[in-house]
Amino acid sequence: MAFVREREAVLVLEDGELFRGRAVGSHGTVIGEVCFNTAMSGYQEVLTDPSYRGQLVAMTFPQIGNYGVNRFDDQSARVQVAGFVMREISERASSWRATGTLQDYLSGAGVVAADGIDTRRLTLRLRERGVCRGVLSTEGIGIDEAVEMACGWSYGERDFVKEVTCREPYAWEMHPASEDPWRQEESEGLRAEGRRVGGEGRSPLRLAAFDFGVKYATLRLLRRAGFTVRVVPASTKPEEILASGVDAVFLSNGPGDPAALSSLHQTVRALVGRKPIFGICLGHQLLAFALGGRTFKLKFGHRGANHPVADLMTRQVKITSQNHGYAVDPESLPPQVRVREVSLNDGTCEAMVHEELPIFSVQYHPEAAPGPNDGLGWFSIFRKMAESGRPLDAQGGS
Ligand SMILES: NC(=O)CC[C@H](N)C(=O)O
Repeated sequence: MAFVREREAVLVLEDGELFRGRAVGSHGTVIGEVCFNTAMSGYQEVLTDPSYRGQLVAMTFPQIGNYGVNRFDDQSARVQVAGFVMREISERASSWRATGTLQDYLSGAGVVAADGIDTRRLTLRLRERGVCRGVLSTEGIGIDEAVEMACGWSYGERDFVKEVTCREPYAWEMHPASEDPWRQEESEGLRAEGRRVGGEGRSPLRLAAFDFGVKYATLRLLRRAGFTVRVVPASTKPEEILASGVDAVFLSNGPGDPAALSSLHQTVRALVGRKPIFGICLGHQLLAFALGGRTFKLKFGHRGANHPVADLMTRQVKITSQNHGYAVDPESLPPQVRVREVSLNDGTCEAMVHEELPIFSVQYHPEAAPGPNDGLGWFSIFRKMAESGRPLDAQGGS
């Protein structure tokens, strides 16, 4: 398909601030929480990460799309962002892995997207005044109309998990990414790690993985760590999980405000003390609520692939992939739950460990899709913890 970008696109923030650009995706008007991501690559993973549901994502890296798209990098079955904003989209896809251009991918998926936007001005605005709602349109919408639309919509109150969770439980077997030659090295490393922790060669442990908006890379890594993975819908009752006799429970990432998901707080609470649990991002936040804690909204969130995190126990620093707009309030946690890792950018909680139960969780994305692999060790730690049934510190942690 020829590259077309003659149409205009506008991004209007809830306070009326206007950004002009060019329409490079589908035609339409979309509404969402406007946020920025600082990753230099990994746009296909960002687009398909269900945690971005309801958000208009602006990439700060000035050129996006230069290695095209391929059949391996999707993280879910569809594009999830409400809209996509770039400084410049690359017309060419320069990679041996590419099967198409980003522009064709966006149009094909029906995503409203714009390039030519002053993403530096936008990011400065979001950093200074915080995330806000906005409207992205290619339909010549008036500013007043867009402001009215944005102000009539609320991100925090919607149950986005309901929109992204699977309808029925399913067994996670294989994914085309396993065949990706580019990932062979990673696969080898993980296989070796799997052997080291007993994840391969021994019979796998049975895992129920709650799908609040799970990513393929996470399921792949759980399987590689030595689990037989059964993915279950967010609405699955805890009694059902307990009756199924699984060895451990995984709580995935997902979209929206964790405080609004009270039925999920109950579900997780009913599993605490009954099964070893590992939570990621939204899963970590829901675990905090289940343990009696709470979260708060960050001014502009952490979204990118180079967020430094310090492990307070080992003093090790990890560079991590992040995507969250809320954080766990450490003051709200009971005394048996310890903050294990903190963000070196703003000091917020990045991981917590239960000292008496086999439970831990991380706020960032250890599956690293996209992003650095520093957090991968948590998957084998989970396998070890699930096998022993003991809390993390009894095993020396990471
Ligand atoms: N990646 C995630 O799971 C995000 C969790 C939650 N929706 C947040 O924004 O904080």
